[in-house]
Amino acid sequence: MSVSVIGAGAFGTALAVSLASKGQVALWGRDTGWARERENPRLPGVRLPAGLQVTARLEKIDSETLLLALPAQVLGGFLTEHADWLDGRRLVNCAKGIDLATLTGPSALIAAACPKATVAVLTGPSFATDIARGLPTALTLACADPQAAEALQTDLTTASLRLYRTTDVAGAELGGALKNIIAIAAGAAIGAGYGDSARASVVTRGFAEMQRLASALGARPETLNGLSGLGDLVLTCTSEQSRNFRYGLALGAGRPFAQGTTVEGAATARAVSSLARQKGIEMPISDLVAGLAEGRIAMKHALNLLLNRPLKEE
Ligand SMILES: NC(=O)C1=CN([C@@H]2O[C@H](COP(=O)(O)OP(=O)(O)OC[C@H]3O[C@@H](n4cnc5c(N)ncnc54)[C@H](OP(=O)(O)O)[C@@H]3O)[C@@H](O)[C@H]2O)C=CC1
Ligand SMILES: O=C(CO)COP(=O)(O)O
Repeated sequence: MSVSVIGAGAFGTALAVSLASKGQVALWGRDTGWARERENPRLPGVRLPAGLQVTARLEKIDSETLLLALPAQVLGGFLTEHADWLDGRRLVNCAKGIDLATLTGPSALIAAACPKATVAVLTGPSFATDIARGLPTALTLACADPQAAEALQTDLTTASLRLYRTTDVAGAELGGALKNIIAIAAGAAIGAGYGDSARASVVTRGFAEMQRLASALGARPETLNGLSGLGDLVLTCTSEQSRNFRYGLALGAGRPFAQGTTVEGAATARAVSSLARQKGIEMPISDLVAGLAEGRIAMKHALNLLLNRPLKEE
C-alpha cells in the first residue's frame, strides 16, 4: 500500500475512506474493536469500503507515505514513541494545532523527531463527514520540497478531494491551527447572544491576529488568504458542524460541553498566547480564548476586555 493513515479518529477515517477510492489503504488506530462493524463510531453513518484495512498493529503497515491524523497535543508523544519506525518516510501532518509543551507546530515536531523524513502538511476547510461522503472538497498540501509537494499532491488527490500545493509549510500549518481559536471566539459571540455583526468583527479582527503571528513565524502572507487560513476560518466560524465553534457556543451561553471532544483551539489558544507574549505581538482575541478555556476569565467580562482596549487604526 503506498499510503496509510495513522490515527483512526473522524478525520483519519474520512481521509482513508476517500483514498480507498483509488486503491488499498491501511488505517491505524490504537483501539480498533469497532472495525468488525465496518463503521467507526467517531464517523457514524459512513460504511468503510472493502479496500480499507483497519489495524492496531503498526508493524503491519509498510507505506512510504503516512498521513498523521492524531490530535495536535498527542502527536509529540506518538512521535517520540515511534520515531525509528516513522523516520525516512513521507510524513504528512493532518493535525490543526500548536503543541503546548514546545510551542511549535506539528511539522516542526515531526522534523525534530524524524530528521530523515520528508515533512508535509495537509490542511484546509473540510469536515470529516463531507470528505467521507465524497462531497467536493479542496485542501492545501504543503511541503518545502517542490518535487515532493507535487508527488504528494498527485498521490493524495481523489475524485472528490482536490488538492492545491504550496511550499509554505509554516503558513499552511498556522492557518489551520489559528482558525480554531477564532472559531471558539466566534461561537462564544453567538452563544452569548451578541449577534452576527459581532461575529463578523471577531472573524475579521481574528484574521488580522492570525496574519500578524503567522508573518512573525515566517509564513507568507498570501498563504493565509488561501484555503488553509481564510477558507477554513469561514467554514469553522459559520458552521455548527465545527467542534471548536460549538465549544465556543457553549462557553458563550454558559452551558457545559461534552468532555472528550477534540477541541484543538483551546490548547492552541494557550500556546499562541505564550508565543505572542514571547514575540511581543498583540493577540487580544487569542488571549481571551485562552483565558476563557482556562477558566481565568468569566464570559461576562469578555466583551468589556475587547471593547475597552485603546482605540487604534484598523
Ligand atoms: N474531524 C474533522 O472534521 C477534522 C479534523 N481535523 C484535525 O484532525 C485531527 C484529529 O481530529 P479528529 O480525527 O477529528 O479527532 P477525533 O476526536 O475524531 O479522534 C481522535 C483520535 O485520536 C486518537 N488518539 C487520541 N490519543 C491518542 C494517542 N495517545 N495515541 C494514539 N491515538 C490517540 C483517538 O483514539 P481513541 O478513539 O482510541 O480515543 C481517536 O482515534 C485534529 O487536529 C483536527 O483538528 C482536520 C480537519 C477536519
Ligand atoms: O478543521 C475542521 C474543518 O476544516 C474541523 O473543525 P473542528 O475541529 O472545529 O470540528
